[in-house]
Amino acid sequence: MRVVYTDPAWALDARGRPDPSRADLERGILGPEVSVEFGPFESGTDPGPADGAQVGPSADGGFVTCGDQLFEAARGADALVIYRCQVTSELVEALRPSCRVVARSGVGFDNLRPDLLATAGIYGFNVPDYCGDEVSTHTVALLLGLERQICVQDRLVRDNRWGIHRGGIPRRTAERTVGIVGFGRIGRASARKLQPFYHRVLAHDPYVAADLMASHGVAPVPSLRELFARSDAVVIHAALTPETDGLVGAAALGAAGPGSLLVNTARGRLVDTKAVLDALDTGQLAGFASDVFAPEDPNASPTARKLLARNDVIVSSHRAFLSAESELSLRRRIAAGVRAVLVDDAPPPEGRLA
Ligand SMILES: NC(=O)c1ccc[n+]([C@@H]2O[C@H](COP(=O)([O-])OP(=O)(O)OC[C@H]3O[C@@H](n4cnc5c(N)ncnc54)[C@H](O)[C@@H]3O)[C@@H](O)[C@H]2O)c1
Ligand SMILES: O=C(O)[C@H](O)COP(=O)(O)O
Repeated sequence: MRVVYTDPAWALDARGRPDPSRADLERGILGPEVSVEFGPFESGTDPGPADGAQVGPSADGGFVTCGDQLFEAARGADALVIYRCQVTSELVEALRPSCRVVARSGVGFDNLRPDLLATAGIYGFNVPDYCGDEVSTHTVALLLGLERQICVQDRLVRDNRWGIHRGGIPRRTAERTVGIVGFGRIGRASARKLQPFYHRVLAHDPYVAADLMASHGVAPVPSLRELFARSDAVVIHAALTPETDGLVGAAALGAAGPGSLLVNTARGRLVDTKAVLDALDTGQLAGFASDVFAPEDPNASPTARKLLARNDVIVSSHRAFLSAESELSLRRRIAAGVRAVLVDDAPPPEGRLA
């Protein structure tokens, strides 16, 4: 049996060179009946295609459409593990009839297309909560970085302008309210970490019961606009779905009080970048920090690139999930899920979506 991993990153050493021994972890879990093949079939994290066959970031938020190399590898594969490549009906056709499972190596499954997999009788699963600690810590770090204007001060000192102040006078976080959009696993972890810093924590999530939020010491807020109106800072942890695409735009930001802060570590497409730029210009937002953009690299978009020129913006490169521990957990759980289907003839033990 063959498992194809589209992302080569796990078979590369720390300097990005191929190191077949890195895949011993997967081989150990999957066992001798299963052969493991790594890409490169995705752009972004791989060293680049030998034949230039890959297609660059798609318009849909940074996931990549995969070229001929992947379709060739997919034919006859028993399992496919994807990272950022987009499942399409063409890819599902290439996977039929041999493939029994497609795994999304991560939490967000906005590129997995469970509907297409279910129709083809292929299991689909993701790995929930392998990085809740990392993403919530990253979120708090970005927010406190904005609150304390860390990056602005860092740049001023490096520019030999010690003691100079830029931007408004910071406010005392212990007297401020923070709002959470999306009260799932990571939203709850962030709430726990934000509570010691902030006076009040609010949350908006139409799919989570108010009493569950209350049991976490968080006040439920029924509408997104009300959340923005009542918060000094908002952090975004909602899943990307057709409903949440562009969720945080001019309407929500227009409800925010002047000088609000916004942090996104969920998915770039949840936020309308143009509306954020307008809100920064008018002062409605005093700061924006983001780990995620659409497309993934903000340098690739003329609108998102404008954010990079601003002192009131902090960015990171979709690394909120990363730690040695989260990576290991992700790899083990992906291999265990694939093994359950291929070797034990059972459904994936967690994260089943199709
Ligand atoms: N930056 C990173 O490295 C990184 C890593 C992991 C996850 N993520 C992203 O973080 C987000 C949260 O992940 P999670 O593990 O907490 O997922 P989760 O599924 O546990 O929680 C997502 C929450 O979003 C809520 N939601 C859905 N529609 C909503 C709406 N209209 N308004 C408000 N809330 C809504 C859901 O009810 C759910 O509670 C996802 O977007 C995921 O893709 C990013
Ligand atoms: O997408 C990524 O870069 C990381 O693997 C995290 O994925 P996730 O955000 O879906 O967990």
